[in-house]
Amino acid sequence: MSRSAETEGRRAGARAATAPCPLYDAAALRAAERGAAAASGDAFELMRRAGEAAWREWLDRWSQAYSLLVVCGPGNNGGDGYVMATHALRNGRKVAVVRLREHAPRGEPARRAADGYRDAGGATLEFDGALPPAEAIVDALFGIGLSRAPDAVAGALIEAINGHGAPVFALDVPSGVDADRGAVAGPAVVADCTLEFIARKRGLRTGAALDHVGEPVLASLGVDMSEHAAYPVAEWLRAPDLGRWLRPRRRDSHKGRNGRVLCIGGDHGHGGALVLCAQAALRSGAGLVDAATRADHVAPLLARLPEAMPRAVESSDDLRAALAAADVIAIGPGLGTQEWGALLFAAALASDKPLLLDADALNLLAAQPRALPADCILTPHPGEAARLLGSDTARVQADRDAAVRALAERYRCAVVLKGAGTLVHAPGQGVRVIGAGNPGMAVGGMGDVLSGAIAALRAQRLDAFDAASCGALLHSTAGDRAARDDGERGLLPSDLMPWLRRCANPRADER
Ligand SMILES: NC(=O)C1=CN([C@@H]2O[C@H](COP(=O)(O)OP(=O)(O)OC[C@H]3O[C@@H](n4cnc5c(N)ncnc54)[C@H](O)[C@@H]3O)[C@@H](O)[C@H]2O)[C@H](O)CC1
Ligand SMILES: [K+]
Repeated sequence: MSRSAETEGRRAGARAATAPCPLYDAAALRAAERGAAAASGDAFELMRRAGEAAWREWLDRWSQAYSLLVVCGPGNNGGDGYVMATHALRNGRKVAVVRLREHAPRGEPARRAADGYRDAGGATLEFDGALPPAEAIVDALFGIGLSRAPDAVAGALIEAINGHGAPVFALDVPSGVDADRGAVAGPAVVADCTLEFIARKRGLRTGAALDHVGEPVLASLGVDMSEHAAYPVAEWLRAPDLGRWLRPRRRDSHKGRNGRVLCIGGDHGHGGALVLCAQAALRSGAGLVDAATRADHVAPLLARLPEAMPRAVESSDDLRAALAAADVIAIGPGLGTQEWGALLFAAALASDKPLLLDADALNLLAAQPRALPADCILTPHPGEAARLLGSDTARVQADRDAAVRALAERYRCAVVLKGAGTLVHAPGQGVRVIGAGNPGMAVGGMGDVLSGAIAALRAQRLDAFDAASCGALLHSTAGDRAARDDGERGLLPSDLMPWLRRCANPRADER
């Protein structure tokens, strides 16, 4: 198989076709492995292909690395490592396999791979607490078979890998990361590149996993996952997927036709949140934006954002006209959970308009759970999600996929679970994973921008699940573009505004 066909991930990732990019869990990979083994009649064949793919990808990346350490575990992930080490040896590299004493290869394919490496003259060292010098390290300790947090001995080996200083190339999964959930329960390898075998894994694109994967690259090993179409458990969205929803404007567009968004929030001392929400809605294409807020925030808001239409509201009666005129309501930014906020929240829930609940609107909902009108959108961060589920943040983060599904089921609406690798889900739909965003976006006010962007897309006639998906992708893509030029540190929510507009017009952005 040609090199480019085998390591399609890197180039395809750059192009990021707008065809759906399915993500799978271990069950699908096991089924694919069984199928491929049955088809080839040799359980070792897939490991052989994996080892060869790893060696070719290695040459693509680190061909200048003469000496390499291959850390092999007891299972088939380790087997992949032995096959790759054999290729390196045969290509004149200085290679050493390192393993734990208790990690002798288990199972016929891994033993065959280890024997092949030994027969090629390969040396195997038992880990004694320190790793020898090398120009690069291959992590073949654990793959999708990880079933619990690495124990102390394996943990010491993982810490030695992370502390070695050489670049790390992880086979299939960075060891210690849960490939289905993205959770990291103990020591885990921090890789520069992770070569995923057969299919992209759901868990490697969300949560703590994103701190460990480095650059993900796919090696399909020639296995056709379409035969396992029942299995995709999620879809990975990247910047070019914006084109799926953001078509060039219709010529006869009239501001009224691009939707009218009502942003509600900005209690005393929190007026800025509403400005960010309203500005993001305008920059994401809403035709008209009303901003219902405290009277003393009207003048500053007008000064900052003359395109918005601020309305002083002190009671739910003051809100009536704006609720009637709105196509979509975004409530929560700076709303507070005092009487004022609670009154406006109740009035918004009583309207028959599509709702987006964010920030304090979510906290008010968590404090008094109730049924929500049809096709709402919730945009919790992990802490708000935990409150809404009666759980805690650590448990939400330990299985983000389960959390977003539980929230959508409980409130019967679309949910955006924010955080590294934002997840979007709605009842009866799959899970969409946002393949954009960066740590610089973990600052106050970014959520206000997200809620404005999603509300604007909802007002432009996307349904709740698509508006939530496209809005989250637009927001994270804008954050990446804003960070690309000037860095992540010091990134402000208002830095996203010009990028929301550029990214919301993909053709303009591609120029
Ligand atoms: N699935 C595929 O299509 C392919 C998989 N390949 C490679 O095989 C691994 C999966 O191999 P498996 O033997 O199932 O498990 P691992 O090698 O990932 O794990 C090793 C082994 O270790 C034990 N174990 C689990 N957790 C721990 C722990 N915390 N501490 C100690 N030991 C642990 C458990 O018994 C595991 O079985 C996959 O990732 C690919 O790299 C094929 O070669 C390519 C196709
Ligand atoms: K690994």
